[in-house]
Amino acid sequence: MSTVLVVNSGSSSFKYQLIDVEDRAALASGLVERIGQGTGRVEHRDETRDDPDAVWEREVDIPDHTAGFGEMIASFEEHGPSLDENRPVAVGHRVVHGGRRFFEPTVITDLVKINIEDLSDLAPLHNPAAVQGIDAAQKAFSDIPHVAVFDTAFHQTLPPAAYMYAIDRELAAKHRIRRYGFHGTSHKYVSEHVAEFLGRPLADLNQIVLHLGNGASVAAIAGGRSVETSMGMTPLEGLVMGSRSGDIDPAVLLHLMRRAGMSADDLDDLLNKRSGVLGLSGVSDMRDLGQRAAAGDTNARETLDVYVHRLRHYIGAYYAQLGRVDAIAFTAGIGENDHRIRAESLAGLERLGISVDDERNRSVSRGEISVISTDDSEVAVLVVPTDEELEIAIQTLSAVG
Ligand SMILES: Nc1ncnc2c1ncn2[C@@H]1O[C@H](COP(=O)(O)OP(=O)(O)O)[C@@H](O)[C@H]1O
Ligand SMILES: CC(=O)OP(=O)(O)O
Ligand SMILES: [Mg+2]
Repeated sequence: MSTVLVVNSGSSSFKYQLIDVEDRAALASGLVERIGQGTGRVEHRDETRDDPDAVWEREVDIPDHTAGFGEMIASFEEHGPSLDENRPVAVGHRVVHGGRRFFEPTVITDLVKINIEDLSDLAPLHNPAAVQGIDAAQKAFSDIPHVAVFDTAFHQTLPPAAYMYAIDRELAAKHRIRRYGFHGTSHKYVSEHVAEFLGRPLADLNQIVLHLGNGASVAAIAGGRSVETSMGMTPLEGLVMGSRSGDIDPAVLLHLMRRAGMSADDLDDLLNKRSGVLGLSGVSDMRDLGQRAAAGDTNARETLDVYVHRLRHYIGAYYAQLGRVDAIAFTAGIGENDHRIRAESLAGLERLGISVDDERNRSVSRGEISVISTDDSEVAVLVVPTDEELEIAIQTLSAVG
């Protein structure tokens, strides 16, 4: 059996899945959160039992990531499945920023770790956490290889016209300023599944993939290669997100520095943590936003309008960049579950060959690929559940041979 443990680390939490890659099945999944923040919380699920109640939660002090891995292993021992019987052959780590150095899943050596750490100023929210997670996981699983799978890797194919910012060339080169793009693992997984589902060669398809989760990004994918994407040097650019602003006139930052006395750290906090849906409406979760809008809250309705407006802006732009679009795919928490956002973002685009079937759009089944376009829509519109963890597990195995 080829079992891989997949770890997605955040600064105060990590998610994990134990995956049987041959069977494409998760054996266990869980979450360790509020690390180093007083009382921590562990949630562990035995996916081998066909029982939605086979989930255990407990609160316990978790001072650091190493302690978190101890809690994870204790959960496996207490609740199963057995890590002895399902020994992982490797640990796969999601690493958000691979810069220009990492284009492939990479076995983690001390040098690789130093390089990931060195990219922290390009992904301050994500890369330091990944290094903490790798350190702790290497202590807990010292006898198997650890592999980094990068969010940026899939976007290595962006052409210069798409990745260059129009600023001073030398300054940009010196400070590694360019578009890198993120959520690549998801964009790759979803675009490949679209081709498989439609029974058409990936090489023949032009696609727009909309990854709409807490973080959100769009990618234009031609023949399986990413040619344009909405996140930039960092995961802040592009769409309106749960708490991130996405696109904004850069002069707004200068204005706030000069007029509101805000520092770089203040602006970082504002744009990453207090903007987007949260900044406009007071809530960051799309379910809460939808409920408020339905109850007549005008700020909530306006927030939805801004969200959809930005999405349509990118769909139109990427349509023009691709010239011809064969498929549009919605994925991640909002893309997979929110039929109103899907309907509003593609409404009135029949002249572009895009026509969504209202009934199909409303009756998408959870966890399955569905076509939501009408039979005569030239562009196939699909909802595709993403599985970044499975994709990371597959790539991890490929790196360890
Ligand atoms: N049934 C639903 N309807 C609308 N939005 C949903 C639904 N379920 C989840 N979401 C939204 O999905 C988002 C989280 O997506 P997810 O892909 O899990 O994000 P992340 O992986 O970045 O944490 C949240 O905004 C949440 O409100
Ligand atoms: C890169 C990124 O934004 O990731 P997430 O959506 O998990 O925050
Ligand atoms: Mg996600």
